[in-house]
Amino acid sequence: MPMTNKEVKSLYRERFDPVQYHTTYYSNLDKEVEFFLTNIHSTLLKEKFNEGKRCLEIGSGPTVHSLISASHHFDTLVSSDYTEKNREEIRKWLNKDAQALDWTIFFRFVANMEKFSDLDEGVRILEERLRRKLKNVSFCDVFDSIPLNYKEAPFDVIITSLCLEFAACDWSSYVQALKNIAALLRVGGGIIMVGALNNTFYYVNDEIFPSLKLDQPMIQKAMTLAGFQGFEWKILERQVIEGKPTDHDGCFCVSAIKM
Ligand SMILES: C[S@@+](CC[C@H](N)C(=O)[O-])C[C@H]1O[C@@H](n2cnc3c(N)ncnc32)[C@H](O)[C@@H]1O
Repeated sequence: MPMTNKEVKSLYRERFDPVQYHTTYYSNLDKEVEFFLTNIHSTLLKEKFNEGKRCLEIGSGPTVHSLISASHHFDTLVSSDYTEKNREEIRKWLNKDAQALDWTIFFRFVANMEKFSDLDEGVRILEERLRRKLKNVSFCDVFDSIPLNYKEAPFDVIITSLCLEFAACDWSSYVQALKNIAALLRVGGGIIMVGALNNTFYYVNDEIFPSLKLDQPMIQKAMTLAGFQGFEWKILERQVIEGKPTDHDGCFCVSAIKM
C-alpha cells in the first residue's frame, strides 16, 4: 500500500535521523554528489541564474553543501526543511557547535572549483562566507500553498536536492509541490533541481523511506505544468553500486526558468 503525503511527513518527523543520514550518504564525497555540486556550480555561473540577491534551498535536510556555490552569488541565502531535527543540525553548523555535522570535504571540492590555490584556506573562506550569508533556516512544507513563511520572498533562485521525489507520494502531489515552490520564485527566476532517477526507496540504517519513481520526461512534464520553461539537463548514470542503500539508476540536474 503506497503511503499518503501525510504519512510520509510523519515518517520524516518521527524516523529520519539526520546524523545517520550524514553518515550513510555524506561521510565521503562520491561521484554522484560531485555531479550535483559541479552542476549547481556551473548553472549558477550563467547570468540568468545569478542575477538578484536571494536564493532559497527547499528541503535542505541537515545539509549545507548545496548552497556553497550560491554563497558566491547571493547576499541572502535561506535553508528550509520540514523537520525541526534537520533544521537544528543546520543551526548547529552555523553556530560552530562541537557536535555539528562535518561538511569540510564538500567545501574543499567547491574551493577547488573556485580555483583557490590553498584549499585549506579556501575551505575556511567559503565556510565563513556561507555562515555570513545563510540568514535563515525556515520551516517548509512543500504541500502548503505557501510552503515557507519568509519576508524575503519572492526569491531569485531556488535550489532543491533530493527532496520532491521523496516528499510526494504520487504524481499529482509532485506537480502540486512544484507549483507551490514556484510561487516562492519571482517571474524570470531560476530553479536548479538535482535528484535521483527511477528511485523507489532509500534506507537510513534500518529505516526505509519511499520515493516516487520518476524519469526525465516525467520530471520535465511536471515542471512544465508548474510553469517552468527553458530546460537544461545533465544526466549521470548510477555511479555508486555498493554502499548506497537506494535503487536509483541515475542522477539528474535540471535547471529552468519560471515563466
Ligand atoms: C532525502 S532528504 C534530502 C536532504 C538534502 N536536500 C540532500 O540533498 O541530501 C529529503 C528531505 O526532504 C524533506 N521533506 C520531506 N517531506 C517534506 C515536505 N513535505 N516539505 C519539505 N521538505 C520535506 C525531509 O525532511 C528531508 O530532509
